[in-house]
Amino acid sequence: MYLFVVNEVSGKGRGREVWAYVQKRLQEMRVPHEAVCTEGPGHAEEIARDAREGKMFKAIIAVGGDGTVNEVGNGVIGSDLPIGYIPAGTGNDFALAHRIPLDPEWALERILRHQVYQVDTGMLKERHMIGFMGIGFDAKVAEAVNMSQRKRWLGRLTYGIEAIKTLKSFKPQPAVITVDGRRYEYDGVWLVAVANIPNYAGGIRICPHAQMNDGLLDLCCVRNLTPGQFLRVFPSAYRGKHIHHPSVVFHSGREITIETDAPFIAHVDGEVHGGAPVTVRVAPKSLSIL
Ligand SMILES: Nc1ncnc2c1ncn2[C@@H]1O[C@H](COP(=O)(O)OP(=O)(O)OP(=O)(O)O)[C@@H](O)[C@H]1O
Repeated sequence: MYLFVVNEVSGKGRGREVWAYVQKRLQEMRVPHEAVCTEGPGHAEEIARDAREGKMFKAIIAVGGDGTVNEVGNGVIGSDLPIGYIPAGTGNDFALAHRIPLDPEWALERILRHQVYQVDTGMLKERHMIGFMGIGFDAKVAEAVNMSQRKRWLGRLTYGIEAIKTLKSFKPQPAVITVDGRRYEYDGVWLVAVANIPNYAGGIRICPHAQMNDGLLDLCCVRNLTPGQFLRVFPSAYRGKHIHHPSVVFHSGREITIETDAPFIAHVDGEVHGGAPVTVRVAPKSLSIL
């Protein structure tokens, strides 16, 4: 029996359409399943945690965006109950990294093949990141994108539009980054991203060398750029070409702490959550994926 956790409001309503299609296909194929629609933030995690304890399901399937994957993942982390994913969000970075088809028909077919593999996650104080987190400019953009009404119509383009708007008001700050006990001090920091998968924010290849099961977290810090220079570097990150820029530095390790003087907000898998100072520790192969 599969449990589907459906965020109908993901992708500004796409979740509802995708679920209607998937439900019809499940009925046609006579696949035993139950479904629960989420009622607000935190609900998907609660449903997944209860399902994990009830031991009735062979997998839990998130229907929604990266935020829904994060919540379902957090509900089952540390158990061997696998999660599957039918993308219905805007960014769908988790789907991109895991090569999960955006077409619900193909995504469902992949789930029903039931091939399980384990991935690392990153443990923060209160929750795990499944794919990525970041502080600074990217968190500000994530906040703006999540509030934007354009998201439904413009999809991933919304990230570019909100990034340009955020550029005008954002003030880079000094940051101290500690990676496995090694301390790095950087001035004029725009953003620090920590990732387990190469892409975030709708396909930006921010940490192109990140691997989801190597026992390490990858970090990218962008600093010491004028807004004009930042604007030129930013598009190159869609192809991972920012790695050659002297203002972009990379680290990888098992435990990463980011401290800033100013109150930088953070996002975890694209949802705004807390802020600096923040510590992320790798939790090797702590999540099973279909
Ligand atoms: N019924 C609901 N009403 C309002 N918000 C909800 C509801 N159910 C879940 N949520 C919240 O919606 C947020 C966004 O979900 P999700 O990330 O899945 O979609 P998205 O933001 O459209 O997609 P993406 O992150 O890929 O752009 C999550 O933080 C989740 O907690």
